[in-house]
Amino acid sequence: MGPIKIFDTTLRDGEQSPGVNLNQLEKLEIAKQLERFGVDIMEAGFPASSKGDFEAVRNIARTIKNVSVTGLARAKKSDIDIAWEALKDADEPRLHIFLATSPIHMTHKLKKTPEEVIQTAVEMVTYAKQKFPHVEWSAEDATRSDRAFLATIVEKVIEAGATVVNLPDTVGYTTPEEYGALFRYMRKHVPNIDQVALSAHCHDDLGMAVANSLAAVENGATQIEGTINGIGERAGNAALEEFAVALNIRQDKYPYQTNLRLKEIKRTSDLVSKFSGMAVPANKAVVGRNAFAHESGIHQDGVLKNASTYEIITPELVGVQSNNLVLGKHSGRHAFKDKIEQLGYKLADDKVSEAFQAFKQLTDRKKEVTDDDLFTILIDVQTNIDDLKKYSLQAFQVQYGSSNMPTATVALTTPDGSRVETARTGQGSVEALYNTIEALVEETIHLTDFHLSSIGKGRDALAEVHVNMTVNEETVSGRGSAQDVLEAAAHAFLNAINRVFLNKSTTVQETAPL
Ligand SMILES: CC(=O)SCCNC(=O)CCNC(=O)[C@H](O)C(C)(C)COP(=O)(O)OP(=O)(O)OC[C@H]1O[C@@H](n2cnc3c(N)ncnc32)[C@H](O)[C@@H]1OP(=O)(O)O
Ligand SMILES: CC(C)C(=O)C(=O)O
Repeated sequence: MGPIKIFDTTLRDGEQSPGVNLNQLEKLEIAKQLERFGVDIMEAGFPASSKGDFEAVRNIARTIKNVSVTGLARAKKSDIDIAWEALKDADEPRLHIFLATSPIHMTHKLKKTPEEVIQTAVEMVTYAKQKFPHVEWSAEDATRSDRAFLATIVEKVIEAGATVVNLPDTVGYTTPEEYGALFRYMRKHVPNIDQVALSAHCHDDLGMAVANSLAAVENGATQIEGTINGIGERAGNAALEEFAVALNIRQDKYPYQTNLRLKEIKRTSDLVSKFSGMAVPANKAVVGRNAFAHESGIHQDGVLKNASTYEIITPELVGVQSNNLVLGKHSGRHAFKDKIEQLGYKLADDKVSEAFQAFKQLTDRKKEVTDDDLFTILIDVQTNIDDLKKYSLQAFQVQYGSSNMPTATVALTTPDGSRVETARTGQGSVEALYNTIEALVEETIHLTDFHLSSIGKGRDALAEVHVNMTVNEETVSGRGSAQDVLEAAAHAFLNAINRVFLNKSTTVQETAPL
């Protein structure tokens, strides 16, 4: 048997996490990193769901050449047609069609009889197969479906041309023992099952997504679906980094291979966390900040005597560098370029210059520039929307004292290039700043979430702010980093406002049937 195929759905199911809203440049950066990580298939979005998703899938399908790119579609001709427009330029266009098979979903959601569901599934797979060489068919809510019915519909969609069959645990309901038994059942009762790849897709509602995925491979699954950091609808999906490291560390129990490069795990996780605004909990397996930290005396004593006493995974295995101190104030352009190549980035010359400038500015203010800082600079440069910016920050000042009202003064450049300036108060410094920016822009803004974190450690660590808000009733998120917390907050707020204009300026081309 060949390696287990890894199907990443960070950009589709992962983006279904409440509050996550990735723009096209961010999606493309994540896609490039998933390619470096070595996933076999990436689900880049659901093209029929929005213009933004359509554009993102098309862009990724045209750019990513070493990973098979797919998009999701309902069992509807119009969804399939739109997906084809988005994916037709991929090297080997691949479609993912889903249709629910559980009594609950068929009765209450689809309002179809089981016979109608079989007929629709067969018709849509047949239709899709006229365009796409690879068609994955998912039996949504498979784990709450009748097994005999599931075996019948699976046999028929394979006859209709499906090349992959997925049995999702859509609501995270199943247990490892039950899920393993489902895969054994399918292998035994579907006569043509060996003609397709058999896939598992697990959700983490009961905290068993990775355990269930492992049970699936032990019982005949040849493809595993999941996301980076386990992000996704509700409690999320199986975390691919946890699945991959479990296979690696417990080869004795799971003698399966994947094409993943484990050393890329940390960077992939950092990138997804940064863009999605979903911080990785410190105690999360494999990528959490504490995953390799030893706090208690007995553990520290053991690790000093022999690391294997308390460490089953080495930080190096997943790309966590123990000493990530890098360039400083006196470093020049060559060393800088060399370092960013070591970090795996290939930037055009103008972007290298932009990143070098940002790096030099930082060295004036910060003693030690770490890999984390550089990483932040590089992805800011790669995804900056300056050319399309509607508003940009010229200057700001905030006056704060424990006994007076915080007051902010802000100067912005507006889209027509003019400079506007005003002052407002607020209950706190950030509110004063945001009230002032809001008074200067013409948009209607409602802030729904604000999250502050530090990049790296120490008093001079960079601050990073994520915001979620609605701008003119459109839901957007924004990100900003700076050494000062208020400056990072101002950048994040403006970044979110400006994304509305980015979304507007990247409309679907005439060819797209939307
Ligand atoms: C398990 C999963 O993760 S599935 C993927 C979930 N992802 C998303 O929903 C992405 C975001 N979704 C959207 O943007 C929207 O829901 C859209 C654009 C896809 C559809 O929007 P709308 O046309 O307004 O429909 P709405 O979402 O309200 O309802 C879904 C409709 O699709 C139907 N439907 C649901 N699943 C399927 C399916 N697999 N095949 C065919 N029809 C389906 C529902 O029965 C309902 O139909 P009805 O209008 O006849 O009752
Ligand atoms: C579309 C399918 C695979 C899905 O996301 C689920 O069932 O959870």
